[in-house]
Amino acid sequence: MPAGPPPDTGGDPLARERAHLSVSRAALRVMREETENLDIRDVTANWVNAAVLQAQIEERVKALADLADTPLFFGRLDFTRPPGLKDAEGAEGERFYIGRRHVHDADGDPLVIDWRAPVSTAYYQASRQRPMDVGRRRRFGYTGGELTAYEDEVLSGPGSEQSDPGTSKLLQREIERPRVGPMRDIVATIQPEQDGIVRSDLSGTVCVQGGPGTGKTAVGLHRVAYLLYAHRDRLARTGTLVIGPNRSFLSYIEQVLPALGEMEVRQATVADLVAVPGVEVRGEDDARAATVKGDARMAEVLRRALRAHVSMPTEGVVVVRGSRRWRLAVYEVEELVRELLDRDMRYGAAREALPQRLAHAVLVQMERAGEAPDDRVQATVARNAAVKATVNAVWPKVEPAKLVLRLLSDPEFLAEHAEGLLDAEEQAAILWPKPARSVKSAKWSAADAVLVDEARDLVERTHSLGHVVLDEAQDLSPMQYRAVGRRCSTGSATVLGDLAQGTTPWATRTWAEALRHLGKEEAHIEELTAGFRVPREVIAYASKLLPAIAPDLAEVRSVRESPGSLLVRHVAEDARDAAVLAACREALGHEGSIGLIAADTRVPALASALAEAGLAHLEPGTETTRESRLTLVPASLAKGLEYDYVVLDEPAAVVAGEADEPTGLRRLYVALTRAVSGLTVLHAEELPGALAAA
Ligand SMILES: Nc1ncnc2c1ncn2[C@@H]1O[C@H](COP(=O)(O)OP(=O)(O)OP(=O)(O)O)[C@@H](O)[C@H]1O
Repeated sequence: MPAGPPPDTGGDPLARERAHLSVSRAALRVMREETENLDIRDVTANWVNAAVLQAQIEERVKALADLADTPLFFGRLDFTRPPGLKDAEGAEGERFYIGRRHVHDADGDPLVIDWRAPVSTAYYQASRQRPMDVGRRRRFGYTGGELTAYEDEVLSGPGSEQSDPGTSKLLQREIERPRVGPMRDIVATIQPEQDGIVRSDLSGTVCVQGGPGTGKTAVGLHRVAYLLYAHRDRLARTGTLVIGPNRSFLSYIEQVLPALGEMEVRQATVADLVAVPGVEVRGEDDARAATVKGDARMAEVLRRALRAHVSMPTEGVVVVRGSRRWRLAVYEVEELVRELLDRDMRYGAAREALPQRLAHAVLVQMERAGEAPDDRVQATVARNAAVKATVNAVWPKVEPAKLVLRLLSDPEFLAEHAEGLLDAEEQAAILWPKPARSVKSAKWSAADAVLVDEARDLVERTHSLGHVVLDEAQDLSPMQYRAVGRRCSTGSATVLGDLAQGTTPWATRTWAEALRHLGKEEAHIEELTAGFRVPREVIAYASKLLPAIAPDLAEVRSVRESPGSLLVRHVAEDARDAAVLAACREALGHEGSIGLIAADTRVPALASALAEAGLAHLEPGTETTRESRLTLVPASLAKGLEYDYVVLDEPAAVVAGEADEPTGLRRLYVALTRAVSGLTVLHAEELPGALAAA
């Protein structure tokens, strides 16, 4: 059975597409009802299985919901010949509707194909140069859940020469659709260069360099959804994780995966990952201390400090059993300790192995003496008090947080283990001004918590997940990359970032170096060059900063012309706040979200000014609604976010808010690239860097 309606031989194509939509919706309803009515008593009498099954069924019922405002399908492929059966999800037809999920009719024939199915690849990848057996590609446009438009591209056969793809109007409309609420998915319009990354294989790590608004975040999230589809069982076992820079960003992206039917993906910041009870982050480092603490050399300092706890025995072991005494000489114990030290084992695992090794050596003596001890005897000897005492003396238990506490509190201990790694100035920079008395009372900083995580991993191997997506990666320190890397040591990663947007003193300089710290040197690096968010005029303005902040990077190629989208105005200092309010009011005259971005230090004053003017505002991380559309964004939290209209307050203050000028200019570059439809820059001071040149 062909999957869709008969070929277009006349009549109103839109009406026929709508008919297919109704049929598909009805079929989805039936699928849902069938799932709801599944009587699991027929399947299992075991209550544990029943509970698990019931939960799975409920998940499936949820997944089969027909959401009124999410189109069931968004595209159609007409193949010139049936694609290989293997790829066709069992369909023999030549026409496929592509949507968010698979829908089939009563006979099991597909009405809508999941966007992640192999046959859907052509929807995203086929071009006139490489038609992939596609004659026509149709994209659908919806207005409020109604199918209202379509756009055709003839990729092969008659008419293909005249068909000029250009920038799809539907794509343009989709990008410019006013933003309310959290980030939305892009399944309907994933572009070929993005799709290549989304569908790349689970086994390899991909690193994506892309300028502002090139879709890195979107691509990372769609890749997770794709991998979960293609490797569902494996990833259900091993787990997936999305890492973002802060809570506001995570709340902004949190709806994308559930909207794609994926409810089980954990989202966290690096700070969340390394958090442990008892090590409460209450302190802050200055830039110098944080930089040294984040340096990869710290891993070696920790390793040395930990191994220094192992000492060679000064006496042998005497095990008394009944009337007999068994002795291990000092040199025998030493040999066993050295053997464990030479092996690539975690400290804790080696500590657990040592009593067994000692017991085994005792057993060998027993056998030599004609006894026939079994495994139980070995276990008993391993628990013997003398053996335990030896283990505690030569391989003592180490608490990771205490180890770090000592390094940061005790100059001599630090000097001993940092020798040849950190110079005196670096050591002085990381020592706490006031030594801490206990783990509980110490004022741990974010960088300290990462050190504790490293120490923990040296003691006990960190659990690795199947796949990790790391967004805004350019801001991570080498030690943070290591923390992320051990969480995917046996899995793979998608690393997303933009070297021009690095705003930490330790920001990544090259991806090769970052990947080395992550432990994924073999990763391939991809580049996204087309910009979807920022209109051409605005990106050209922001890109004036590139020679100063990232000379090797090219300007993003915006897919959208939007004349009049940029307004830069000089105002007198005493008129600045009033001008900001006026710009916000004007922006509120448009549909969609508005971000007022300002230096962190300017935020309190602007918050009061907004309140006095009766303009309600939100904080980043709070969802915009049709009623509440204005967010006051401290520049330090703007990364990764976007608004239909942005008002940028005093660029010079944004730059001055950072430790040095290059970092300040990068922060400004981030702030300048958040707008989808319009950017208004208001300044009383001189514009920073290359923006000053007219
Ligand atoms: N193929 C696409 N179709 C429609 N919209 C897209 C597409 N790719 C990206 N976008 C939209 O462009 C905007 C920017 O995407 P995204 O936030 O993923 O970019 P980014 O590269 O992570 O940006 P930044 O570097 O600023 O964090 C989002 O609104 C996203 O939905």
